[in-house]
Amino acid sequence: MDEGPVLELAGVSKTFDGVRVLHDVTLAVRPGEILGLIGENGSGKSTLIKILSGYHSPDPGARIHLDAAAFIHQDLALVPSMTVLENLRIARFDTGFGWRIRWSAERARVGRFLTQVGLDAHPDTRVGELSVTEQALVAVARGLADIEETGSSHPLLVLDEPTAYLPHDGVERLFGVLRGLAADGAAIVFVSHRLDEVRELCDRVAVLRGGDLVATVDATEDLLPLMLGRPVEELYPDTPSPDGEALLSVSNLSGGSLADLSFTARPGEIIGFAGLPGSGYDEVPYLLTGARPAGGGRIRFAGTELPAAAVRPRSAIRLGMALLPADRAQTGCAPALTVRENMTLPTLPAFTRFRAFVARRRERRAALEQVERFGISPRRTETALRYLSGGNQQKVLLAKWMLGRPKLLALHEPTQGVDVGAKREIFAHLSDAAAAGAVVLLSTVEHEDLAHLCNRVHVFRGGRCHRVVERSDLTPDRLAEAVYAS
Ligand SMILES: Nc1ncnc2c1ncn2[C@@H]1O[C@H](COP(=O)(O)OP(=O)(O)OP(=O)(O)O)[C@@H](O)[C@H]1O
Repeated sequence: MDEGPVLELAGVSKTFDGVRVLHDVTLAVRPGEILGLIGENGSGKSTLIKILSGYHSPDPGARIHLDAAAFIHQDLALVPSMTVLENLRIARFDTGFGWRIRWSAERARVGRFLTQVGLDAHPDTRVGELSVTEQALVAVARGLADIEETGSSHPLLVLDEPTAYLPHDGVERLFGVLRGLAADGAAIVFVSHRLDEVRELCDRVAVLRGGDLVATVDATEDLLPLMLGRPVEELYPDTPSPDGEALLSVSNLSGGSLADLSFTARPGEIIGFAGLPGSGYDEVPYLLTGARPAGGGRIRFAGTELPAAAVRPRSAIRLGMALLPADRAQTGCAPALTVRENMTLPTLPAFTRFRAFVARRRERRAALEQVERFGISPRRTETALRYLSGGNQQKVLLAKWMLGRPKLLALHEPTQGVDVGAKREIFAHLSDAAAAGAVVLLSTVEHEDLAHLCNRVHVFRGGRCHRVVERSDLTPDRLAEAVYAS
């Protein structure tokens, strides 16, 4: 058996509009190897992967040897309304005599891939009925099926932040499957901002910094300083001390998977919401700001009381509420607009003269100040948002809401896809907003972040808040225990 590298890159560079974002990357991955790919936001990880997948062409002079690869992105790109079989075999059904699809052969083939990823699901099950972990495994199975189609005996699987939406046991299950595939000879590239996971799963780690591959090291090395290229600073700010009367009172809020939630929040409080997928913890930011219709309940906010069902996104903004959704691509931003336009969208009236003309210079100055404050790269306001890396887009969206000095910030996975440096900046901004008297509501699966940032955390199960963990008891382990204990 040929044990040469499954993937070999030499001299891979990429220039966008005269700006070089990848410089002369040389890298090899052998069969059976799990390689981590890490780097700060904008360091070039996605660009490199898009070159491998053929989406971008590299600058002239690059050499790329790659047999057959499957790419599994964070959003998995599955069709939930279709069956597992259809998702795996769409457009390549085996047809027998007379172009009839040979269903039994198809089911047997799909069953083989499901077994390979340890998934005990019937090929006719709709993907939408599976858990998020099972869906991730279906995506891996589809990758294997696609590779087999090419006849390649050396599969390469590239996974780009695949664990973002997975619960803890789901991550373990996925890692078990990946280790098994590597033991059978697959090569795996694992891209993630979660360095603990990279350390746990990978053999070697390639580190990108500013488009340069600065190191390829054993996963046991100290990865963070290598990635940052500067000393590591404390990630979490001090938790602010709340003060005064309640700014927000929520009674019997329900909607989506959430039922009957009541709580109050004082100015300066950072309140966390945690739970397993479907438990309702992630409904709160959307229901409170009218992004999803509430089924019932009342909200009192900054002296205004109204039924939760009456809140609309526009009225929420007027009241001083801001929502940072997790689904940045679909709902959070306008990718074709510039950084400046995205940033000043909710506060545009503040930049208009005579209610008609936009005071461009003032608008530009405000946008540039935010670009500097949030350390957004590139430090330009006139670039279309879609050309920024994922983490930098997230910083633009937070900067946009902070421009309006909201009294309530409702956030869902605000640091998803964000590197540790940017995470630190985002946390500092949240803490500043709280110190200035805002209420910050944070729904996330990142227990470590919740434990360090919040005054208290509401833990959900089956749509209801079943426990509130107060600051004095808040540790990542206690939270995990409250979330996972049955
Ligand atoms: N199509 C494009 N046109 C212009 N610039 C681009 C384009 N795609 C990416 N860039 C720039 O290339 C650089 C690298 O971006 P890339 O998305 O590869 O970073 P990344 O390491 O994946 O970051 P993140 O962790 O935030 O996803 C960034 O400065 C980005 O703005």
